[in-house]
Amino acid sequence: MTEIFSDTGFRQLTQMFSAIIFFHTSEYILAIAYHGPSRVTLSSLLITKHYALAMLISVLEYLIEIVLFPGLKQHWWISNFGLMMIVLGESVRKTAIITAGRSFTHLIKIRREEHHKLVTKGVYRIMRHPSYSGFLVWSVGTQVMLCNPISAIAFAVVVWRFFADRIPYEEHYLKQFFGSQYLDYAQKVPSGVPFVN
Ligand SMILES: C[S@@+](CC[C@H](N)C(=O)[O-])C[C@H]1O[C@@H](n2cnc3c(N)ncnc32)[C@H](O)[C@@H]1O
Repeated sequence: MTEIFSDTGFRQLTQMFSAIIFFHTSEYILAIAYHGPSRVTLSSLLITKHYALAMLISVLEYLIEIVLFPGLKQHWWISNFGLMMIVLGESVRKTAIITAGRSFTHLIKIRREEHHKLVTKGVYRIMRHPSYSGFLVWSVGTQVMLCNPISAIAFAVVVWRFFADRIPYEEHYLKQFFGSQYLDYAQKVPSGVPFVN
């Protein structure tokens, strides 16, 4: 049990909670900045029941493993690589939100609003779904940083599947809104999520 309160446990759990708090508060603040407080609800914190459960299970995995297999958490090059994934994923996602501005909404729009413009500049020139790609890297990074083998694989599979379903749905409406402009864009620029066209 003392391993939980060791330098390793303290550092990795502090990094985990800091990453989570920074991610969710910055999502909320940016949503308010671009859409105004009256149009933003607590759902912009992006904390769903399933997500909270997944994070809780990952912390349980960490606590069990640090007690039973403390050596597993001492692979610092893996843990530091995970920390780099967190920073990279967060940076890509927030760059996407700032680049898209008011066109970026947490809920997928099924009706076009007047201010909604197709964004193809900046990070959207490199990939069509930078915020999803960033979240995938960020979420798997949290588990790599904790040296959590089970949750790292589970997060990669579940988050990838979530975006593999969401992207065709979102693009169905983007094609309706922007027609050939979106089709041309989609032909030239990859999705940014591995194995999703
Ligand atoms: C949660 S945001 C995700 C945006 C994008 N998929 C990404 O990963 O950066 C979803 C909203 O962004 C809008 N959207 C997605 N790509 C866009 C683009 N290239 N230009 C303008 N709006 C876009 C969609 O219509 C949807 O309402």
